[in-house]
Amino acid sequence: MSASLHIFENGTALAEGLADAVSAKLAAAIEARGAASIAVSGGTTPKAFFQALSRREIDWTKVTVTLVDERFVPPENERSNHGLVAANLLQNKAKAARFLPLYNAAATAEDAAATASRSVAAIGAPFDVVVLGMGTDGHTASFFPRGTRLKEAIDPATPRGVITMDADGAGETRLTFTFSSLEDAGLLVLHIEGEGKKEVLARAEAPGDETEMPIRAMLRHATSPLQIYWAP
Ligand SMILES: O=C1O[C@H](COP(=O)(O)O)[C@@H](O)[C@H](O)[C@H]1O
Repeated sequence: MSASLHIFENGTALAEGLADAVSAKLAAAIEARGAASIAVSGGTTPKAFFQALSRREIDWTKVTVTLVDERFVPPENERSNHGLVAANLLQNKAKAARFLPLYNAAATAEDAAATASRSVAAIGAPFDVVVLGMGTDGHTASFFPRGTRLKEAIDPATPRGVITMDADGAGETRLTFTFSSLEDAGLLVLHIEGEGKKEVLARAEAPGDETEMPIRAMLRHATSPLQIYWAP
């Protein structure tokens, strides 16, 4: 599928512009179906966007928020994506949204992924909005180069759901939605900032193996057009 590039002057304009696009899509879904869903990423990039989105005037009581991926750590852990979303997105107007975590205190990450797959199935598919990030190693979601279950995660034939992933550079064991869960979102966004990430994207757009830069799976095989939001 095709990709479109949306360029903003700076990080603040990027956060506000993306919040406008995302809130408009959520409002349209609420208008059409009485409900809306969004899966967001963690990391350092989305904080300002989360804060901007949290102030948008939509009927948040009808919105379900979940995560594209998560570390197998409780929300109190400083590296938890749940913790990041709770502190920055589930605030202000968006406090009224329903949040479905991927982490749960199961004995193993595999058990946690199975429980998360069951709970998020209630959201329905496809997601109205998915906001992906990208690491400087070309990972997106928790599709890490040399990840233990990378081939399964990015295979379009792997069913929707949450699986585990371990990889050098990932830190903790990860819980991640599979490619098939994310690629057909009503609004599919890649949110990146800085010249370094632009260079990584340019490398990913060149020929090469998807397992070396897993963002290539989204660039090449997503059925929804990928909307790339970027600022220097
Ligand atoms: O590990 C992760 O990193 C990516 C990108 O993070 P950033 O700090 O470079 O913005 C993120 O998309 C993913 O959700 C997260 O788990």
